[in-house]
Amino acid sequence: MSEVMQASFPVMEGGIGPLYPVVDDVRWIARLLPLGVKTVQLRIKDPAHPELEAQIIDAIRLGREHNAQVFINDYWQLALRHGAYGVHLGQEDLDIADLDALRQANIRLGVSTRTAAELQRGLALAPSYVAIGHIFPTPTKDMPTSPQGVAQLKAHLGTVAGRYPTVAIGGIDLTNVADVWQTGVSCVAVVRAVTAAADLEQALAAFADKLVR
Ligand SMILES: Cc1ncc(COP(=O)(O)OP(=O)(O)O)c(N)n1
Ligand SMILES: Cc1nc(C(=O)O)sc1CCOP(=O)(O)O
Ligand SMILES: [Mg+2]
Repeated sequence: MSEVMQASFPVMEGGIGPLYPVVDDVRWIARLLPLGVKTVQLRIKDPAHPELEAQIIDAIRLGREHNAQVFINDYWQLALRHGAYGVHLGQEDLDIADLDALRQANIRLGVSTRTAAELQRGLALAPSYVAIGHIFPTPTKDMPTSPQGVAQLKAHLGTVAGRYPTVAIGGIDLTNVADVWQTGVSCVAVVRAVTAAADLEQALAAFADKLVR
C-alpha cells in the first residue's frame, strides 16, 4: 500500500499518557506497570542482546497482565511474531518495516519525527501516535539534529491539529516538564528521568503532580 492512501493504525483505547517511560530492560517494565504506568516502551538497542526475544515476549506478557500498552522499539518482526500491543518506529525503521503486515495484525504504531518533513511523513501513515523530538539536549541518544525546543514543539502540534496523540521526547525531566506540558502535547516520554531516578515511586508521583490538565 502506498504512503498516500493509508488505512489508519489502531487507536490506543486507553489513551496515551501522560507519562511514557522508555526503558532498556524488561525488568523496568515489571517494576513500572504495578506502579500504575499505562504506556511503556521496551527499547533494547543491541540486536545481539542475548535475551532480546525473551525480553520482548516478557514485556508483551506483562502488558497483557496489567492491561497496559507496551510498545516494542525497532523489532517489528518480533513484535508481529509475538502479538505486541504496539511498535515504535523511527524514520529509518519505517524505510524497512512491513507496515501492511503491522496493520493487518492490528498492532499500534508510534512514529518518531524530528523535522516538519518527517512529521508529514509520519502523519501520512495515520499512526496511533506521533513522537516529536528531541525537545532538549540529551546524552541518551546521538542526535543528527539540534534540540527543537518548546516553541518548535508547539508549532509541530499545530500541524498535527489534534488528529493523533502526540508525544514529546528528549531531555525531559522534572525541571522542564511543565514547559513541555503547557504546549498541549498529549504525553511526555522519558528515559533518564525514570531510569536514573533515585526513588522511582517518588519520581512517578512528582511527574503525576505536574502532568495534570
Ligand atoms: C516515544 C519515542 N520517541 C522517539 C523514539 C526514537 O525512535 P528512533 O528515532 O527510531 O530511535 P531509537 O529509539 O530506535 O534509537 C523512541 N524510541 N520513542
Ligand atoms: C530514544 C530517544 N529518542 C529521541 C528522539 O528525539 O527521537 S530522544 C531519545 C532519548 C530520550 O532520553 P532522555 O529522556 O534520557 O533524554
Ligand atoms: Mg528506532
